[in-house]
Amino acid sequence: MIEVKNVTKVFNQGRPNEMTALRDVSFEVGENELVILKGPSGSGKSTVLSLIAALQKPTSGEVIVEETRVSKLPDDFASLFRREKIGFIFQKFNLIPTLSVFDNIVTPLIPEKLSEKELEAKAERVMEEFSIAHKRDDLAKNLSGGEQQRVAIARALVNDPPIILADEPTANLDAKLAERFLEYVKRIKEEGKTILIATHDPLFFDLPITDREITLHNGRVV
Ligand SMILES: Nc1ncnc2c1ncn2[C@@H]1O[C@H](COP(=O)(O)OP(=O)(O)OP(=O)(O)O)[C@@H](O)[C@H]1O
Repeated sequence: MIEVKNVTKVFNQGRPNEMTALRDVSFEVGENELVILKGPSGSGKSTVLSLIAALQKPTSGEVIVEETRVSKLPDDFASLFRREKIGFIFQKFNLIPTLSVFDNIVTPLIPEKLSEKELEAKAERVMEEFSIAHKRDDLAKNLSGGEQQRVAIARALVNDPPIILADEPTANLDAKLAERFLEYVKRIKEEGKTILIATHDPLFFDLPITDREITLHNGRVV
């Protein structure tokens, strides 16, 4: 369960370039729900995701994820929380271009000090599931957009986190690959994940599998 309670986020507070990105935003995402966060560019969608992932702190208000008050977490605990609970699919994938597909995917597992065999098994599972196993030794920089996206999804899921946050996941994809991503979302939901997708891609609007759509405009829920 994700609870966003009366969250306001002000960037550069007290400076001439002060910017209120979110104003008194409240909503909930229940366990195993798929929620679509809509709104035009600049409306605050990425900021919401980063607050839920404890990558930033709200200026006021609270964010509670599975009973953890993430808006108050010290940084050390925030990275631990992310590792255990959150799979984040970044808008620009954030792969390490000079590492192979396999090495990118196992990055989140490094702190867990798993044996080589355990590492292999976990990576193999997600590489197979997202049809990228045949590229395991290719460098990320040599992959197509759709392949990079599959690696980003595999990396977000390799830890088997209960919550998936996706930021404009289809922004760089053609229509066919976007459809395929939607198939992945359906599968992940069937696996029991809680999913929040920030997007302005109409492909995600009014889907039968969606539990709720939330629209942001100028940092407010409308
Ligand atoms: N670190 C930051 N410093 C200053 N302003 C920021 C920062 N991050 C975001 N903003 C501003 O906050 C507002 C909301 O940004 P955000 O990235 O959350 O919007 P978005 O809805 O995700 O947009 P897009 O769809 O284009 O990704 C924007 O005006 C942006 O310029």
